[in-house]
Amino acid sequence: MRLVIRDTSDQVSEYVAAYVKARIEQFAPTPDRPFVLGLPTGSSPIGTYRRIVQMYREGDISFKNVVTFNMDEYVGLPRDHPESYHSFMWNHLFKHIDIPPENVNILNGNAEDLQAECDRYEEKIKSYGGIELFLGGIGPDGHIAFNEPGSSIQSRTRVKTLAYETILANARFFDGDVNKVPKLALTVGVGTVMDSREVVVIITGANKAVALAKCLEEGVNHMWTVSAVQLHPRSLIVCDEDSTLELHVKTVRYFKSIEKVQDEMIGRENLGLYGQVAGPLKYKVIPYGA
Ligand SMILES: N[C@@H]1[C@@H](O)[C@H](O)[C@@H](COP(=O)(O)O)O[C@@H]1O
Repeated sequence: MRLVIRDTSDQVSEYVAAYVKARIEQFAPTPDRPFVLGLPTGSSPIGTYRRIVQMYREGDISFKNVVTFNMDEYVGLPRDHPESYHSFMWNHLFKHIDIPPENVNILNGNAEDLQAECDRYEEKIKSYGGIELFLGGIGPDGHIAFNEPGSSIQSRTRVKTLAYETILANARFFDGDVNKVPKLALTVGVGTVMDSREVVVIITGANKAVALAKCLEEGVNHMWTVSAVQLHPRSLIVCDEDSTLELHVKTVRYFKSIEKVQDEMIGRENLGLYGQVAGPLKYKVIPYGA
C-alpha cells in the first residue's frame, strides 16, 4: 500500500486528479479498449472532479474512451432528486466533460427487482474485463462505498441498510433531517472494489482520522471495511494532514520518507507511478508499491 500525505484537501484533489489523468494517458484507451473507472460520491471527491473538469476545459484530458461505474446509489430516491447520486455525478462531473452518456453506469435505486439490478451491474463490470482503477472515499466509520461496518470483505453488489452514523452524517444533504435520508442503498461490495486492478482512496478531514488509523495501523477488519485495501496488491490512499491526527508519528514519517525516496528516484511529477507514465523517467522499470 502507498500513502500520500498532502498539507491540504485542495492538494489532495490536485494529486488525485493528476493521478487519474496520468493513468488514463498511460492506458491509452480506444473505443474497443476503454479505460474502466470506478467513481465515488460524497464531499471528498468534489475537489478532484472540479480539477478534472478544469483539465478537460484546458484540453488536457478526455473521457471519450472512458467507461465509469459508480459505487452506490440510494434506494427509492427519484433519479432526478438533487441528492441522488445520479444528480451528484452529472452536476459535479459528467455534464462538464466529453464522456458519452452510454459509458456512464450508475446503479438504479428504483429498479423493481433491486437484487437483479445489482447482479446486472456485476455482470456489466465483468463484460468490460473488470475495473482498471476504483476511486473511493470513506465514511467516518471507515466504510467504503456503502459497505457499512460488518459488511463481508468478500461482499458483492447488493442492497444495504445504512448505519445510523451514516444516516446522521448524510443528513446535512437533506436539510439536516435524518428522517429524509434514505435508509437503504445499492452498493458495490468490498469484493467488487478489491477486484479492480488498482484502488485509490481519498481521505480528508479530522473526522476521518480514526478510520484512517484503523485502516493503516490495525488488521483487516470488517468493522472498518476500507481496511480491506491492505489485501490489495495495488492500493493508494491520498490523505491530508488533518486526517493523520490519529496515526503514530512513525507511521506518518515512514510513508513520507518513502514518498521522498520515490520522488528522488523518478521525479515528483511522476506521482509515484513507477515506470508507468510516458516521459523522462530516470528509472524505467521499477516494481510498483512500497
Ligand atoms: N456512500 C458514500 C461513500 O461512498 C462516501 O465515501 C461517504 C463519505 O462522504 P464524504 O466524502 O462526504 O465524507 O459518503 C457516503 O456514505
